[in-house]
Order: sequence, then structure tokens, then C-alpha cells
Amino acid sequence: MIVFDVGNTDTVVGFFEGENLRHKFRIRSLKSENSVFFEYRILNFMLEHNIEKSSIKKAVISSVVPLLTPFFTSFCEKFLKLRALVVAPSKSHVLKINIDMPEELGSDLFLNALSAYTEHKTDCLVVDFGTALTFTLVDGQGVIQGVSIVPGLNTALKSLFSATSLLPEVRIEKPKSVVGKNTLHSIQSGIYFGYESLVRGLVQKIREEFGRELKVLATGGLSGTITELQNIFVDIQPDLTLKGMYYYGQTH
Ligand SMILES: Nc1ncnc2c1ncn2[C@@H]1O[C@H](COP(=O)(O)OP(=O)(O)O)[C@@H](O)[C@H]1O
Ligand SMILES: CC(C)(COP(=O)(O)O)[C@@H](O)C(=O)NCCC(=O)O
Ligand SMILES: [K+]
Repeated sequence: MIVFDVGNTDTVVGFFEGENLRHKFRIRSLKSENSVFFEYRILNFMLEHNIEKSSIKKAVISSVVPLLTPFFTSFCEKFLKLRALVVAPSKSHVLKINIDMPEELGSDLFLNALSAYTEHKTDCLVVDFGTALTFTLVDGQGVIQGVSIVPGLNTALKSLFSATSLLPEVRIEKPKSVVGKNTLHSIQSGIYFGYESLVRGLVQKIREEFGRELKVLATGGLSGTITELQNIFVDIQPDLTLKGMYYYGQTH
């Protein structure tokens, strides 16, 4: 099975053999590119890793960037002779979606919930550190109860850089102290410790509102960045969304 997780920053392509994720790689989700850019990257990766086209029997696509979706559906048709399954949360019979407009829910958030529910069958909160930082609540009955969305760490950093004249773009790193003595450390402190507090605080508030204990899972490209947060997560699973696509492919 081949899976495509088209996110706002990166598209992650994964190859499953049975339930095992054998290979994965990232392509920038560049809206300025054409289909050849994506085709070339994927075919090249397959060639380098000896992945035979004929060994791929199923394709699943999750996309939160509608403009890019056709590149991946047509890749599957053109090169793999497969009609890809495009994840549609509101049509799922595995999870129920208790939000105002189920068709509005991002498919990546749905897949995170699907993975959490399939693997834990208990009340879970999935924190995804991507372009957006998202908190998705799925209960032990398989009902998605809602989401909180914040700008992701890099997104906040980039918007600070682009909205100001004097502030530089910096790398997200833990600075020596919370109170910075130079512009670099001041920004690093605000992002690093600020987001630590934000995640802790929001998780606590969601727990209080939900009224029961929750398993908190982390995923997304930046899930390991703030090491101080590790103790609030039961598990950091970088491949949670990809595994969700595998479960989706098995059940839809
Ligand atoms: N292997 C990696 N390890 C750590 N961080 C990564 C890795 N790959 C990408 N990132 C960072 O994670 C962010 C993208 O996270 P991701 O979850 O892929 O977001 P999205 O789904 O919104 O595209 C980017 O800022 C990128 O630099
Ligand atoms: C919240 C998101 C922007 C997260 O995207 P990502 O950070 O994974 O690129 C995406 O899931 C999305 O566009 N969702 C639609 C709105 C919603 O889920 O309510
Ligand atoms: K994502």
C-alpha cells in the first residue's frame, strides 16, 4: 500500500508492507510546482529503494491542500494503474464526528483520531505539531468530539518575522534562560517556553472540560522539538497519520 499525507508544509509518502511502514519520505507541498515535480520525486525514491510498481496494490491519499490532491490521484492512475482512495472523514463508518459540519474536518486530524482509537480504544487527545498545532479529541466510543487549532511553531515564528522589520528568522532551539539577553534568545524563549506552556495549559483545559482522564499522544514533524513536553505524552508517534491511512485502507 502506498499512502500520501499531503500537509500544508510537507507531503509525506509512505510504503506499507502489510501493517509495517517500510519506507517514507517528504516532499515540500509546493503549490507552485507541477505534476512532473512530484512524479519525478516519487518515482526516483521508488527506484532508489527497489520498490516495484507491481507490488503496490492499494493507494490512499489524505490531503488538506486541495490544489495538490489531483497530482497524487493522477500519479496513482498513471504510474500504478490504481484508483486511489481519498480520505473523506464525513463518509466514514468507523468513527463518528460530533462537530457542527463534519465535512469541514481536516482528513489528517481524522486519521490521527482513527489511529488513536484503533490502537487505544479509550479517550484520547492527539496533539499534532505541523503547520498548525492541533488538538483532536476522540473518545473511547470512537466519536471525534472536537478540535483546537493554534498556529504551529514554525508558522508563528515565520509570521513574527514577516510582520516585523527588526526581528530575524531564527531556528527553534531551547535558549539558556527564559528571559533573553539578545533578540535571538528572546524569540527562541518566547517560542520554545511559550509553546511548552501553551500545550500544557490547553491539554489541562481540555481535560477539565472533558471531565475524564485522557491519553495524550503526539505526532507531526515538530513533535519532538520541545523536550520538556515529553512527560505529558503517553507516546510520541511521528507516523500516527500514516498509520491512520493504513487503517483507513483496511476498513474503507
Ligand atoms: N524528519 C523530521 N524531523 C523533524 N522535523 C521535521 C522533519 N521533517 C519535517 N520536519 C519539520 O516539521 C514541520 C512540518 O511538519 P508536518 O507535520 O509535516 O507539517 P504539515 O503536515 O503541516 O505539512 C516543518 O517545519 C519541518 O521542517
Ligand atoms: C488544521 C489543519 C490546517 C492542519 O493542517 P497541517 O498542519 O497538518 O498542514 C488541517 O487539518 C485543515 O485544514 N483542517 C480543516 C479545518 C478543520 O479541521 O476544522
Ligand atoms: K499533518
